[in-house]
Amino acid sequence: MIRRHRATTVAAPPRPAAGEALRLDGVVKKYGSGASATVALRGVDLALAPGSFTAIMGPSGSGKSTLLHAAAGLDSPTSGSVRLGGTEISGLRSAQRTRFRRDHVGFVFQAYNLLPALTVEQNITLPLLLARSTIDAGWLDFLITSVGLTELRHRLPSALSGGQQQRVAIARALVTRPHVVFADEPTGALDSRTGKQVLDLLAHTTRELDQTVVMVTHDPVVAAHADRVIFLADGAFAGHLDGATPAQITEYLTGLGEW
Ligand SMILES: Nc1ncnc2c1ncn2[C@@H]1O[C@H](COP(=O)(O)OP(=O)(O)OP(=O)(O)O)[C@@H](O)[C@H]1O
Repeated sequence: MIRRHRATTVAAPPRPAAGEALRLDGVVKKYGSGASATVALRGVDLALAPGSFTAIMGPSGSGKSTLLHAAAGLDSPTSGSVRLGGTEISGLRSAQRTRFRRDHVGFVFQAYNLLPALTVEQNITLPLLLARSTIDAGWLDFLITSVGLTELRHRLPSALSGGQQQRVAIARALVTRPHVVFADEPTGALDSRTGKQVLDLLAHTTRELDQTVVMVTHDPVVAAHADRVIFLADGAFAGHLDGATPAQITEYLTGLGEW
């Protein structure tokens, strides 16, 4: 798992072995019941290799957020299977799912969600404290250096730019060596130059740390940073593009309808 980890002096906490980082089989999500029921996902299948960087796109209401929530264990599907790092999570009870998520899933949101009273370093190590895991100082130093925050590690979030705050959020998402990092519009609040730096950092984590990243975005320029773009339409898989340009992604989306 860490064979491409170039800082050989750093012992990154191992991620449990997994053939597939994420696998969805026949995932259905229905909201409500009877005549007013909405079927947000209609049997979605998906398999992601460790170290892959995937963007999820589709018209508004196509089920992107629902898919992210089901895949990350934030919500359970109505039927179907979700396996994260080889563990079936769709059958877990809520408290077990919460524990699994805390220990094995990373999140990056548009709004950063840092704790204002904690320093950069304290924000990054918070998931380890919550999981009652020990902090590997070498791994922490490596992460902080990787995201370019060495000089800022003792600052509070209020003394950071938006891009720097998102770097903290990325390091925090990576610190437990999760099976998958889920990013929801991670550059939505950033200007395009800073956004590109954040996307380059996410891509870097997939290559250098074998980290699997799944990102939901509305922006074809953002999605073009991923290795693969998966399209949803009306709650169903609607195709994919590998190594696509923003123009190719835009053309594909336009073919799916309003977005
Ligand atoms: N809590 C809910 N209760 C009822 N219906 C819901 C709920 N959440 C989502 N839906 C419906 O499920 C469908 C998919 O919604 P979802 O938010 O996953 O789409 P999306 O692709 O993320 O949309 P957007 O791009 O606009 O954020 C929509 O028809 C939506 O109205």
